[in-house]
Amino acid sequence: MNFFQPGSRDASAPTFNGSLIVQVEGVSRDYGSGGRVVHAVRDVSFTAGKGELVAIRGRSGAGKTTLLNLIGGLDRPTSGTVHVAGHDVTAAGEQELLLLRRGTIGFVFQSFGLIPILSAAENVGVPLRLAKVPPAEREERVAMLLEMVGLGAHAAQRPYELSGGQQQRVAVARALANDPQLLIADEPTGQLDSETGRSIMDLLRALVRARGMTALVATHDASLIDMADRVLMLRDGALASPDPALA
Ligand SMILES: Nc1ncnc2c1ncn2[C@@H]1O[C@H](COP(=O)(O)OP(=O)(O)OP(=O)(O)O)[C@@H](O)[C@H]1O
Repeated sequence: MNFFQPGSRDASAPTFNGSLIVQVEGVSRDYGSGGRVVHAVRDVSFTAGKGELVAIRGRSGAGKTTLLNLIGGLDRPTSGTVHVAGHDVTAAGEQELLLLRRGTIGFVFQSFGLIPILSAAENVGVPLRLAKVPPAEREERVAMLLEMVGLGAHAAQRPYELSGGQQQRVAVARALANDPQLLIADEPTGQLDSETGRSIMDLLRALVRARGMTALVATHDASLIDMADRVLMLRDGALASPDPALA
């Protein structure tokens, strides 16, 4: 499979309105109860199309992580609905969520989240093992994924033998292993210096373009947002201005 070629994924996979990959409708998430309720996300609605890179900005505590977790099925909203590639994430049972997180949605976190005792290649291979991809195909795809993120020569190194930027590249390769339709990245450059951070954003930008993938990237780094097709600003859990795509 050529990961730079759009259209290589399973043609039977459901799509939502053709090119609408993310649809968030009236989503709220409260934490706590009684007098100590935190309204982490308030009545957020937006859509993201196939091939779009949408940046989600906002200060610390604005609700970026909470919103991404709701879209990725890592958390459930208090109200509202989320669809990803035609799947109602908010109505999905645990088994369907597991499949969504393994196949349809890829995640990249600020902290990289690599398994320390595994090599770069083994880390990238983890989602392929879970998807029961046969060993020969797995090996081929891992090699291609590492090549794609510029780490073909570092396959055997463990995370502690790699720089922060290289570790995040491994994490990006791992997130793309099962050819997701949506990539969710929560502060992917948060632990990197500005130049390395920019190279990671460049990489995400190039992958989104080349593969027609959709990406939601939370960042409070203003210098990175010029890479986005669209910017959503969160303030105290609410969108600062309505999504023009819904107007
Ligand atoms: N599990 C939780 N229980 C209670 N409150 C929470 C929980 N998770 C988040 N919050 C609160 O929800 C609000 C939004 O937090 P969130 O982590 O989504 O913000 P953020 O924009 O991602 O911030 P940062 O940029 O610092 O990561 C904050 O007030 C936070 O304290």
